[in-house]
Amino acid sequence: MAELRKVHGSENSFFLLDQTTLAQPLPAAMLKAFTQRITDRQTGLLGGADGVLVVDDAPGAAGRMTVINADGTYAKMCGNGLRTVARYLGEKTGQTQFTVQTAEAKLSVHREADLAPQVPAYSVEISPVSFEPTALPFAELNTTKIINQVLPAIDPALHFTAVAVPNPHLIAFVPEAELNGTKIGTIGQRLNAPNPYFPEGVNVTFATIEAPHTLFARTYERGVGFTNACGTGMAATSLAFALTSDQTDFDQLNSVYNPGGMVQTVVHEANGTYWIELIGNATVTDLIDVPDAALAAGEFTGAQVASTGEEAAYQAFVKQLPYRLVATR
Ligand SMILES: N[C@H](CCC[C@H](N)C(=O)O)C(=O)O
Repeated sequence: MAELRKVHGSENSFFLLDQTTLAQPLPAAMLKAFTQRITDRQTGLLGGADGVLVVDDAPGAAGRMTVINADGTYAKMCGNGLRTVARYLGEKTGQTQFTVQTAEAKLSVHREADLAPQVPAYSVEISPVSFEPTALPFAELNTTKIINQVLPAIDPALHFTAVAVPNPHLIAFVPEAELNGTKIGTIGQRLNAPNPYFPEGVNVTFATIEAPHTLFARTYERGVGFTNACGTGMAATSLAFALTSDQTDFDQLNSVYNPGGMVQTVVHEANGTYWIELIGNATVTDLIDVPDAALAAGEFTGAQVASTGEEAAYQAFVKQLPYRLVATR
C-alpha cells in the first residue's frame, strides 16, 4: 500500500506523495495523469485539491519537493506546499531545521511554535527572487522591469509588480471593492491562456493594504484557478509591499490574511538580493493508503482514508483570528 496524505497550508490543499516509499517512482506522465485525476474537484479524492506535492530523495537535503498543479503543469515552487513538505520530512527525519531541494534551490525550513493546539507551523525560505523578464517570463510589455507600473496592455489603471520567486507572480494593490470583483479572474484567465505577455502563464494576486504590516491577498493561480491562498503569491506581494509602500519595511513581520486564514512574512534584502520568510500552518487533514497496483495505474481506487482531526483545530484557529475579511475564492 502506498501512503499519501492530504495536507494544506492556509487551506491551499495538496496530496503529498513520498515516492521513496514506493517500490519504484512513478514515471512523469503517470504522475501528471494521477494529479489531474486525484485533484479533480468533482471526481477526485476527498473533494480534490489544488495540486500534488511529490517528495523524493535529494543529495545534501532532507528531500526534494516537486510541485504539480491540478491541471498537470509543473511549478518551480509552492510556498504553502513547502511548509507541509517540511513538516513531513521533519517528522520523518526527526529534524526541526534543514533544507529541502526545490526546482531552483535548496531552501531552508524550520519548525515554528504551534499556532494553536494541533496547528503545527513552519517557516520556509522563498527564493531565488528575480525581476528579470527572462525569469518569469514576460514579454511585449515595453519594459524590462515591472515594479508598481501601469501595463496598458493588461489594464488601463492598475499598478502592477511582476516578480519570480522563482515561480511567476503579477501583483496589484487594489481597493477593497476590487478585491472581490471580477477583474482578477478576467486577468488571471486571460494571462493563463495563450497570450504574448506571460507566455508560460502567471499567478495573479490582488491585495489590499489593511493596516501597517497587514495585507489581505486573493490569488488566481496558474494551473489551478482561484485558491484559498497562494504562499509564493503572499510572499511576492509582501516584497512588493516593502518596495512600494511606507507601511512596512524589510526585516519587519507582516500578517497576510487570505480566504483560507493567515500567514506571516518577513522580507529580507542583502546587496540587492531578496528572499522572503513565509511562516504559517502545515496541516495534515487525512492519511491515505492507496493499493500499489492502483497507484501504479495512476489511480486511487481502493484508497483507505483516515481523518487526523486536525482540520477542526485549524478552523478553531482561524475563527479566533483578530479579524478576517472573507473574500470569495
Ligand atoms: N500555481 C503555482 C504553483 C503553486 C503555488 C502556490 N500554491 C503556493 O503556495 O505558492 C504556479 O504554477 O506557479
